[in-house]
Amino acid sequence: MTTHWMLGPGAIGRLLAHSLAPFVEVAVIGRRELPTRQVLTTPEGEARDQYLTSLAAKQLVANAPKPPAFVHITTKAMAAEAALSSIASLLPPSTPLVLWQNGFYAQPRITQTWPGPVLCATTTQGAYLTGDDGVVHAGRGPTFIGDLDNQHPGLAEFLAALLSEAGFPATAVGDIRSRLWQKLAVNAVINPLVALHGVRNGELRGDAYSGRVVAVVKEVAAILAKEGVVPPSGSEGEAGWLALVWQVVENTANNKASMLQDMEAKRPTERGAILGPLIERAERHGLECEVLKGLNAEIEALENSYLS
Ligand SMILES: NC(=O)C1=CN([C@@H]2O[C@H](COP(=O)(O)OP(=O)(O)OC[C@H]3O[C@@H](n4cnc5c(N)ncnc54)[C@H](OP(=O)(O)O)[C@@H]3O)[C@@H](O)[C@H]2O)C=CC1
Ligand SMILES: CC(C)(CO)C(=O)C(=O)O
Repeated sequence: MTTHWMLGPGAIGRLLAHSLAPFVEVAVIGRRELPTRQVLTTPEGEARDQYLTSLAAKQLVANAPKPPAFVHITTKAMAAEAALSSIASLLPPSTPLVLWQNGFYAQPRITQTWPGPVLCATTTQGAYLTGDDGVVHAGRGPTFIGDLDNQHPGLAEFLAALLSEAGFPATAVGDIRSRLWQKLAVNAVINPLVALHGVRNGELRGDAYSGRVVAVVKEVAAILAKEGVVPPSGSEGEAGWLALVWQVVENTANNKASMLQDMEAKRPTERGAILGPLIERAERHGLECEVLKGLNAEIEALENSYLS
């Protein structure tokens, strides 16, 4: 039986582990061990118990287990490289990695440095934790998988088929780079604004915030045009990005976005993986991005106030 390790036993890692456990051997690996009896609450509210192997990375390294077939890195973006380093000595260099992070920070860095295949996944599944032994699957949505250089289409197909069989619908794609940037664009507009103002996504439609949405979209659209990334469908350019953002705001009107949840829980946010790559690309192309820089600085200041 193939073995899948989920490195980062958070919401997405545990949701994946619950889904795959009936089909393959799974282990969730974290900085500490979790209870083996884990509960998944489905979107319909049904609670399902499952025993999952949970290991601390240190314990794993000491035991030198049989190498896995896949390692899914399911930490937040800024923690992915440190997590990988903590178990890298156990992995044959050809081990396929699957990166589940939002943003575009961990993906290019790990793709450049890891000798084996690196797949990236972007998912609209929604999940959150209820403690050390519980995860709520809040909403279903599609997942897309591919690698940044389109070198491993067969591996992406294989994994997408396995996930789909496990009730986690996934499709292998040849344009994961664009899809990651498209999701990043939406996250860059919605997440900072709702996090800074402490509001649910739908409130961005009101007069108090809609002008700020338009101002962020303007900068994001200019940067992505230089990067050759277009909106997924419909109209092009700034109008296309704005239409996409309003559509997501509408579809997720009642959501408390992940960056707001991180701030409320006094955790580091993913601003470095979402705003960071946009600001870096803007500077590379000689574009102004004062609005994005301002949002980044405001979030950084707030983070510093609760993290230091
Ligand atoms: N949740 C969701 O609905 C969605 C999430 N995503 C993306 O998926 C990624 C993961 O998000 P999510 O699951 O919500 O995040 P969580 O915060 O729930 O989980 C992250 C996990 O990583 C663990 N971790 C941190 N550092 C290490 C390390 N060095 N070694 C091992 N484990 C570590 C944390 O454990 P510890 O307790 O030790 O901190 C935690 O269990 C993010 O990039 C997010 O943007 C994408 C779509 C939807
Ligand atoms: C699309 C959005 C903003 C939905 O809440 C999201 O992905 C997040 O919360 O990070």
